[in-house]
Amino acid sequence: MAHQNGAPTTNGHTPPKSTRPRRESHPLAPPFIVSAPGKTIVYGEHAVVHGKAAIAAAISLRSYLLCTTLSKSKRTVTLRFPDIGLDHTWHIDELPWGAFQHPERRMKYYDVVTTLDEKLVEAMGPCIVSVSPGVKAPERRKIHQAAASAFLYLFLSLGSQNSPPCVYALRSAVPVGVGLGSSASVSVCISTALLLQCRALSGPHPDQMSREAEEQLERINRWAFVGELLIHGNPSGVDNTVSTNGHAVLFQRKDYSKPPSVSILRDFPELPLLLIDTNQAKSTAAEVAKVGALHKAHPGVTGHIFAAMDAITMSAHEESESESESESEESMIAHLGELMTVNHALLSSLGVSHPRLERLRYLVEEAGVGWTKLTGAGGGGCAITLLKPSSPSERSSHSNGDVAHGAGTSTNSDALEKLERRLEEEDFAKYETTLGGDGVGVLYPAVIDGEDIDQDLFLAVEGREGVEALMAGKGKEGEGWKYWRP
Ligand SMILES: Nc1ncnc2c1ncn2[C@@H]1O[C@H](COP(=O)(O)OP(=O)(O)OP(=O)(O)O)[C@@H](O)[C@H]1O
Ligand SMILES: C[C@@](O)(CCO)CC(=O)[O-]
Repeated sequence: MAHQNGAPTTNGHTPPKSTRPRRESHPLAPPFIVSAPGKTIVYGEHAVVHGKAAIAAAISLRSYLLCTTLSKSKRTVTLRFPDIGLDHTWHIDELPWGAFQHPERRMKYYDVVTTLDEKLVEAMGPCIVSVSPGVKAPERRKIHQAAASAFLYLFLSLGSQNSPPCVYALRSAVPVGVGLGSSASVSVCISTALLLQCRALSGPHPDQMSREAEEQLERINRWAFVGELLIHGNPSGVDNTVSTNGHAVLFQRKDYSKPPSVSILRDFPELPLLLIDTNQAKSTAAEVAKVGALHKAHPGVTGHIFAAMDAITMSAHEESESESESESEESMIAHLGELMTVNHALLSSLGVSHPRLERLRYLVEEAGVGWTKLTGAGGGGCAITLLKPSSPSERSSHSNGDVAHGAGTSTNSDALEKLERRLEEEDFAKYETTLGGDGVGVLYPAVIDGEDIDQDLFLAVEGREGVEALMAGKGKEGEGWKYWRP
């Protein structure tokens, strides 16, 4: 990898002592791809914004960012984000470098940035207002501008006027804005790509020391949080943390000026989950703001609700870590399921449920197949259903009946099939995914099964399934992809 042996350096700053001296980069780096997973919050959304603990797990649906460096003479940087219909080019020399490079504001790649500099946001305003002038619908414009802002703030913070002209093309298998962390996976991809391009990361390579791999992930995660600040307004950081690290995480940020406390849960049980989309659009920023306003108006009441959610997360954590021989998998799942039911009720009391989510809960309840809660910001979006293990007799009569992934028990498959038909009739969508897995990954150069993945090929494949199929390749699954694995 071209950057791998080079030293991190950016913005003309002297790197800290621990970094190595800079070497000349390859004149025209080959195209490369960065990918990062979406997530599901299993317990504790919203409470986590207010300093309580949450558990989130990566899902197998991922975003992919193809970076194609252009020759120096081009002087442009382009975003091609077809999932949201965004295609925009800025001229590098017309970007507000003066503001971002001002000695009082200039950021270094190793800085811990926990808030946005309003002056810098203002300085890039004209470059954002000019994005998608033809798009009239304000909601669509917001989506475009959020993604463009996240990119541009990081590009201007980490790069310089000498940054390589480049086309950044993004395709994602994570549905946009349904609570599955699409913004976090995009922010992690952008952060990683820009840090790689300014040579502020080492690796990933298979024999990398654990501590060093951890440091790279930490750096990526910090800048991904900045991207989330631009998209969300007031993120806790749990989404970008699980997208960066993969697996599952127990996350808590008590003090926003300090790094959060994060435990990576590598052995989090592979729960048999259904992931259902209400097909009801929502905005994370709006739902978070709504809970914030309720908390301001009734701090005593909401404080107790957040504390109860914290207790739920910690009880689930203890249960999932328990090594008790006497406890069966059935009773562990029942314990975790009951906690989901209570967690949902508390979220509903904060005003972030939606009639479609309640309808879904009713249908699952009626089918008697499991426990359901909203996941992510709520107000629509997705819910997770933890499936009840079937009785031993049901299991033997439906030995091939597993619908969900993970633990080896299967729910009554007739009831499940009936439920799935009903959900389809009522316009709910189901996503096939598994929990856990790797965090951010890099394919450098962008070659799969001996074939160069150029922009035309990358942008031409159809839909989320097409992207996943292209990225997995035909050969050994995931061949060529490298991950930081502490
Ligand atoms: N495939 C994509 N291409 C470009 N931008 C995207 C893509 N997916 C998400 N985004 C950006 O992220 C925003 C969606 O973020 P939002 O937080 O509302 O939803 P989410 O991350 O899916 O849900 P949650 O935060 O509840 O998990 C979009 O408005 C867009 O700016
Ligand atoms: C609603 C929320 O808790 C989760 C969104 O996925 C917001 C956040 O933690 O940033």
